[in-house]
Amino acid sequence: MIAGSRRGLAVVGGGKIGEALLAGLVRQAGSGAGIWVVERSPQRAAELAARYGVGTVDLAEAAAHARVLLLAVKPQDVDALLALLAPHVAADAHLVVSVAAGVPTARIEAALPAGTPVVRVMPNTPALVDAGMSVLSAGAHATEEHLDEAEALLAPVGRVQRVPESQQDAVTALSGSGPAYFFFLVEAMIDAGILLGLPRSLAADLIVQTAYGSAVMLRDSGEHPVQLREAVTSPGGTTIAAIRELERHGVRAALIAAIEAAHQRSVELGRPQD
Ligand SMILES: NC(=O)C1=CN([C@@H]2O[C@H](COP(=O)(O)OP(=O)(O)OC[C@H]3O[C@@H](n4cnc5c(N)ncnc54)[C@H](OP(=O)(O)O)[C@@H]3O)[C@@H](O)[C@H]2O)C=CC1
Ligand SMILES: O=C(O)[C@@H]1CCC=N1
Repeated sequence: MIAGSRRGLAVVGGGKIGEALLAGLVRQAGSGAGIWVVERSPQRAAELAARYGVGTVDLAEAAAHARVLLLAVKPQDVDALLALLAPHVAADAHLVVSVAAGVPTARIEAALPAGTPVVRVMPNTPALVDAGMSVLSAGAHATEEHLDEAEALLAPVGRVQRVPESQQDAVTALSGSGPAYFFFLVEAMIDAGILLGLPRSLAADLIVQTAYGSAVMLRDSGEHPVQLREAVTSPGGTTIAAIRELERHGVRAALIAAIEAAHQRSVELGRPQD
């Protein structure tokens, strides 16, 4: 196959985020539209093929067919994957996109043929519902055109931002892991409803719709979160009683410490493995 005839995308690693991106991209482009998946487990590969109508291939076939190789394996598996992938990569024919938390583009470039363009991306799972946040950084050999190509790939499943790679560990701690923090808060708020004697389904409905409405206000109102919170907080009322407890229990400090810990872990995951 000649370099220029490659098209489409191969998702390497069909786990949680690989599937979220695959699902969104197939929904936008249609199945059979030049999207392939590479999975270590044949059973998982068959499951994804049946669910999304994509072809399952091995690494050599993926590199032979696809222009974009989207690596979605755990950071701990990246080096082993790159060793298997490198013989099949052509620097002038492929764009390698990695979503692995922490892993610097320099580490990926060092394992691939000289000059291979690499774009590091931190997506998040709301890509599943076309409400993702994907943040892109260029490696040493990735041009504006490569960033445009990666952006065009991810824009159908949510918003896209570009940052210098030095900010990617912080981005990972905020928007990469971020959905989990919101799910955790929602889980706790539903538990509070149970404590107050509401049926679980009612408590879940109240909290999920409240989370959704609040997110839309945060995005669309143009107001600062403090202004939005103040508008809910009536003098001598219920909300201020709750806010006092949140402050007393250090919830603000806990969130800051949690996100700092996620950042630290991203930095650790980026260090070369022994
Ligand atoms: N989950 C999330 O919300 C996000 C994750 N990420 C990043 O995405 C990456 C994947 O995370 P996540 O989806 O959660 O992890 P998962 O473990 O769910 O998915 C990784 C998948 O890759 C497979 N795999 C490993 N090595 C290979 C290989 N050589 N060839 C083909 N498939 C392989 C794994 O198989 P097996 O199960 O056999 O190991 C697994 O199915 C990580 O680097 C993470 O940092 C980034 C943003 C958000
Ligand atoms: O938990 C993780 O390591 C990955 C990276 C960002 C979200 N999930």
